Amino acid sequence: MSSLLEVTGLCKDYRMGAETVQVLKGIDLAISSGTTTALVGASGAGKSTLLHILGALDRPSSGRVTYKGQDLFARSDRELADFRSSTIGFVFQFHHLLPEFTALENVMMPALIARKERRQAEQQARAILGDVGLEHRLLHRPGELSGGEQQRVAIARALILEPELLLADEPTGNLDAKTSEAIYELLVKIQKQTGISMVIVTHNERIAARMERVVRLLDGLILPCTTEEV
Ligand SMILES: Nc1ncnc2c1ncn2[C@@H]1O[C@H](COP(=O)(O)OP(=O)(O)OP(=O)(O)O)[C@@H](O)[C@H]1O
Repeated sequence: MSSLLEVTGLCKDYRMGAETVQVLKGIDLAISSGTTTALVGASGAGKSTLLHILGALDRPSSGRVTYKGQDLFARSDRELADFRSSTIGFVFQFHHLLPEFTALENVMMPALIARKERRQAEQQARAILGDVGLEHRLLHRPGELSGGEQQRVAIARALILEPELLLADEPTGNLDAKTSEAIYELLVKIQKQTGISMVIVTHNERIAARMERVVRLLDGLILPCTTEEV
């Protein structure tokens, strides 16, 4: 299996006045194409920080990240923004849907921003909303949807540009256990159908165990009990 992402000696520090907080302390990690990875660890371990760097939302303080063999952070901010929108789908705990737009419009939005033709964007959005089981909720606004439905819309929105990599940060953090299970089942189904690569931050060990690989972070480092690549 070829490596999609390779992380070597990754460190991230934050300056807090006179103090420097070391959040990531030398991460080495390879993520293969078409695999699912759970990123677990205690609160404050650095999971979100690592996920944000994998998704080129933030730059490392030192170390290297390559995507398909190319140095990610040798690119300008503009190039990174293009890379993100063409390659990566993001799902966050709080879905950040636009409240005044319908489910359909929210899902179409990234395609319209990417200057896709409106009719084609709508067709694709309808199809993806169908895939996530929301064909009967197309015209509902986020406030008229349940938490689980809102997160399905957010997943559909993350997928509309057909990203190669889906990064999710506690995507079911504010949902009940049953709804969370259903969302993860959906993510696993999407992965099998599309072959997309997924990295998901979760606190839920049961859910983590459903991923092909579990990477454990402790205090800015990867624990050796992390499961190896298959
Ligand atoms: N912008 C920032 N400035 C300063 N410190 C930060 C910043 N972002 C994160 N940190 C610190 O880095 C550490 C790791 O944060 P991060 O959000 O990556 O942890 P996490 O493992 O995702 O935690 P949680 O499970 O609680 O979301 C925390 O101690 C946090 O306070």
